[in-house]
Amino acid sequence: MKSNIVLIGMTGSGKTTIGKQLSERLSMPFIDIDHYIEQTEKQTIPELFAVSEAHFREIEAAACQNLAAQQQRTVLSCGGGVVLNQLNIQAFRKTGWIILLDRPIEQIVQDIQTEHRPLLKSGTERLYQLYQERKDLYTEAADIIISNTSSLEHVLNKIEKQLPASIISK
Ligand SMILES: Nc1ncnc2c1ncn2[C@@H]1O[C@H](COP(=O)(O)OP(=O)(O)OP(=O)(O)O)[C@@H](O)[C@H]1O
Ligand SMILES: O=C(O)C1=C[C@@H](O)[C@@H](O)[C@H](O)C1
Ligand SMILES: [Mg+2]
Repeated sequence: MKSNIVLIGMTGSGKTTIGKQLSERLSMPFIDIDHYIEQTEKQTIPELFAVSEAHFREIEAAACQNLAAQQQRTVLSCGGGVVLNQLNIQAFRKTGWIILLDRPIEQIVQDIQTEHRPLLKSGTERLYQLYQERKDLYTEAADIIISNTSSLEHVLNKIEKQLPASIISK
């Protein structure tokens, strides 16, 4: 039975913020996969990227596939590039519901601090480029698409309404 909730979306789309609050509402543990990788590798994401992006992606894939197999009734917030590897998505789909947080790039740009996001070091133009490259991958991977354009409270209510009763009623 699928029991995890997996949040995907562009960097800055709200996965960590919304994931934490959703996990509290549903009394489920929360794991931010970027944070999990930093803890288990004892290195920051920028340090892992400094080796190479491929090095980071390999570690990310192992973390995603292990967590998908091991966790139950857990809210998992993914890194923005999780959809680049279909094995990650296949693993998540087996044990959870994949929710895409869809947030306009203009709103993302207003909020994110680029220094903590290695792919955005060169500026926000890269964000538009990444969106073009990934938008189809995000929508194809998602079981549920949620537009994150209103208050956090409103977005959380919308997510709860779309989740299957088996997750909500526990
Ligand atoms: N609905 C919203 N209303 C107000 N602020 C929001 C909303 N959604 C997200 N934010 C803000 O946008 C910023 C980015 O959100 P967050 O860090 O959760 O994104 P993320 O998807 O986890 O990004 P990354 O993939 O880089 O980790 C945060 O400052 C967060 O508070
Ligand atoms: O969009 C991306 O490819 C990334 C997003 C972050 O969450 C991190 O996982 C990392 O910085 C890569
Ligand atoms: Mg995050």
